Amino acid sequence: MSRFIVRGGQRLSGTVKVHGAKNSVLPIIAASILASEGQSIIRDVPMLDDVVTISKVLQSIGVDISVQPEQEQAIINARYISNCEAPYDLVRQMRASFLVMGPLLARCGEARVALPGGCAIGTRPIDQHLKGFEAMGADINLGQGYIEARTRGRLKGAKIYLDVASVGATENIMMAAALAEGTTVIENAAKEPEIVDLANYLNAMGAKVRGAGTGLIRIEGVEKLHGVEYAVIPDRIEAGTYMIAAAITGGDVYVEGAIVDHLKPVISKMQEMGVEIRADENGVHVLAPHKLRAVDVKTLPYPGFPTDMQAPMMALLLVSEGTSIVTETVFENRFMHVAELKKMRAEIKVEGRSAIITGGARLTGAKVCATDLRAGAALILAGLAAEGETVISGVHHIDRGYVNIAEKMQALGAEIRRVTEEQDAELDDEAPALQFGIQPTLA
Ligand SMILES: CC(=O)N[C@H]1[C@@H](OP(=O)(O)OP(=O)(O)OC[C@H]2O[C@@H](n3ccc(=O)[nH]c3=O)[C@H](O)[C@@H]2O)O[C@H](CO)[C@@H](O)[C@@H]1O
Ligand SMILES: C=C(OP(=O)(O)O)C(=O)O
Repeated sequence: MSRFIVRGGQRLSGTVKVHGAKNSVLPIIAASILASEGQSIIRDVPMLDDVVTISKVLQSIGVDISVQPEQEQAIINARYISNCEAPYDLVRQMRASFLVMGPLLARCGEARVALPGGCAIGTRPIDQHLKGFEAMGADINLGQGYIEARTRGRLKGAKIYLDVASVGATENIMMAAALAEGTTVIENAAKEPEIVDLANYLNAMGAKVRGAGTGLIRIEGVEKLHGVEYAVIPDRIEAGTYMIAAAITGGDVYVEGAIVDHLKPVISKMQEMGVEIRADENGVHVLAPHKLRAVDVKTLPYPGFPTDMQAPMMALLLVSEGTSIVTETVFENRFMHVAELKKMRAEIKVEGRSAIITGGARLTGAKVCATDLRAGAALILAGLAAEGETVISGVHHIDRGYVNIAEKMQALGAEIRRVTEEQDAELDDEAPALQFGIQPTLA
């Protein structure tokens, strides 16, 4: 297994370009299953491990998909589907694989998808997805760890009120409803930018989706959808992570491609902390102040502060002046990074769903483990501000959501290296300063 080694203390400066959004490209690739005619060309595809996983899911059902890393695109032809099962081995690697359920059910009248199960950040049930499919006339069964759904004829449009404004349930139902008979109305729908991106893609394929981005989405089912060419939106969480990297190192960084509208809650909190943020039509310029002020943060569904930015934000609050309270309301167990940050001398106390952070920490490097994707990002960020060397394991989590994070940070002046297990063993015997003489290796 690879590790990241970060040597803190460098001020980041320069320009970093944001890749396409992971949370858009995954449902968009799943939605391409709905096209019984033509091929889809998806552009600005981030070359992430999750993209490889969803591609394997599509291949396993007989869809012709070719991912082209150089062109950052995926070409998908879903005219023929050979089976309707998404196997456990793939679904367990990535919960978003469950997003093929809606498209498969709508396209084939049946689907068998492994139950995704819980993960480090929470139990993450799928009851709202299933409630939607049932309301549209599907029979649902759980057998041998698989959800089996079947419908006689086409799915039927229905009125569905979501108990929680779930991103995944909104997407899955929206995709199923696109080919249903009649109109589906989703109430208390999630409003995230990635929902709007998926709706735009579906509409370009010939669907009739209205109201995406509001709490009420209306989908008039159509008989057929076709492939199209489509570019996914930039990743607002990746953008936010680089904005924090600039702020935590006292830096001066232009984050190219960041969409200000998608980042309002993050920008607003960073401004409250004293960070100067200048936006233009191509991105945001982040200028760190001499001192950062503590602020309280509460995660909420969009347009509230994103849960995916909670751990990175916590890293920034560690170096601010004063006490901050971070409250996580979206996932019930998303403080796994706290124990790891404490190894770096962070002062954090967790009380229920809140973490109380004593700012002004003099962070020191340590051996830490990324327990999930954004926990990993937070450890890299803390490592950039820490004295000495931080060695981060559990890198596969980080690779799920960040393209070339070490290389992108290096280009801004950070001292960060990815090393393989073998290199790591050799390096144990060497002086730490020598470690940054090694060429970066992508394991
Ligand atoms: C691939 C992707 O897009 N992932 C994002 C998506 O995850 P995901 O779509 O899984 O997140 P949801 O919006 O569904 O989950 C939000 C909350 O609703 C609960 N819930 C969800 C579904 C359900 O049927 N029943 C239920 O109770 C979850 O346990 C969680 O507490 O949105 C999350 C919330 O913004 C982000 O953190 C993830 O990065
Ligand atoms: C929780 C996340 O993703 P996923 O839903 O794919 O686990 C995330 O992107 O932070």
